[in-house]
Amino acid sequence: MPYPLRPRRSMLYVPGCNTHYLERARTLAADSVILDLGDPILIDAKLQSRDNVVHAARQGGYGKREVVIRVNDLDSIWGHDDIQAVANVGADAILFPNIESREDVLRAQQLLDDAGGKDVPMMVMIESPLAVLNAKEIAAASERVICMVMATSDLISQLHARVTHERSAILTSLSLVILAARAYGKGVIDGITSDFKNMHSFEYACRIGRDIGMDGKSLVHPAQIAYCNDAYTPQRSEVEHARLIIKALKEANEAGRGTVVVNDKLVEHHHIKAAQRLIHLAEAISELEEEFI
Ligand SMILES: CC(C)(COP(=O)(O)OP(=O)(O)OC[C@H]1O[C@@H](n2cnc3c(N)ncnc32)[C@H](O)[C@@H]1OP(=O)(O)O)[C@@H](O)C(=O)NCCC(=O)NCCSC(=O)C[C@H](O)C(=O)O
Ligand SMILES: [Mg+2]
Repeated sequence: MPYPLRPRRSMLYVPGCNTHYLERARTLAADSVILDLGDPILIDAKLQSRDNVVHAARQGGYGKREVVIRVNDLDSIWGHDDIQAVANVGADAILFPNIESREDVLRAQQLLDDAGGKDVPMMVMIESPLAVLNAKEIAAASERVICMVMATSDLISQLHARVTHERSAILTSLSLVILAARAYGKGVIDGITSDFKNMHSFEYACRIGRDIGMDGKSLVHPAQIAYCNDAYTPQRSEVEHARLIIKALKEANEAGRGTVVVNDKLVEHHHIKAAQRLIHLAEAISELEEEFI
């Protein structure tokens, strides 16, 4: 199933228990909003949150932002009823937590189908060492899975690792999931930075994620959005360079040459695909940002 290239520079978690946040998210410059029924919601607030999220999604008003609903764990007492409730409320995707295997993907998909959500795309959360090791089979399990979302806080806890500025403890895990996502044509989103008031650390985390191949980052607070969007937006000079190398290689090919040198760098055919993707992404971002003005 071919999905269009969609900007997911910033994916903001919006706890479903807070109706002010659900409303506020309609005005924020996040590419995606994750209306959340999952872990951060207290047990006593689970049912009210479900009602709030169903109401907010049906009501709409999120414009071109991607609306994703995170349901509870399928083995929890809320998981199945969450899926029943949200399968047909107009969300762009349902995010399933704690997916660790191909079987988990197929089970989530079956539940979504049974709830009448046969056409609804799925996203999966990669939260554990087992999930990272099984990233390939998770990515390959279904065309319905459009995006893999890292839950790095859980992962770091389970690795008995530490949160550091350099993120060294999780770089291997991030890269393994990126490899799986790219091999099977999925989006892939970096985990949160809990230290949400430390913008220096946050910006650095964004740039590491971007440089190793992430499409964007999940966020917990609106103040993180602008930094994240900036890190993941192709710079004007990069777009100009992309256009330049496409033109230069086309002309070289017409002159019977397979490669060309632009700004002292060798340009080959594979650079063109990457350049075309970058241009499409920049265009899609411009279109989305009209919404944010
Ligand atoms: C962290 C927060 C509790 C802070 O909230 P608050 O004290 O309200 O912040 P501010 O007063 O600075 O907020 C400024 C305005 O922005 C609105 N706001 C704040 N957060 C959100 C949000 N997430 N979505 C929408 N709007 C938001 C405030 O209402 C203020 O608006 P206004 O009054 O009109 O000016 C809070 O940010 C928060 O709860 N964040 C989400 C935390 C969360 O959901 N965490 C769990 C998801 S992450 C996860 O699951 C990790 C994963 O499992 C892993 O393992 O990695
Ligand atoms: Mg978690």
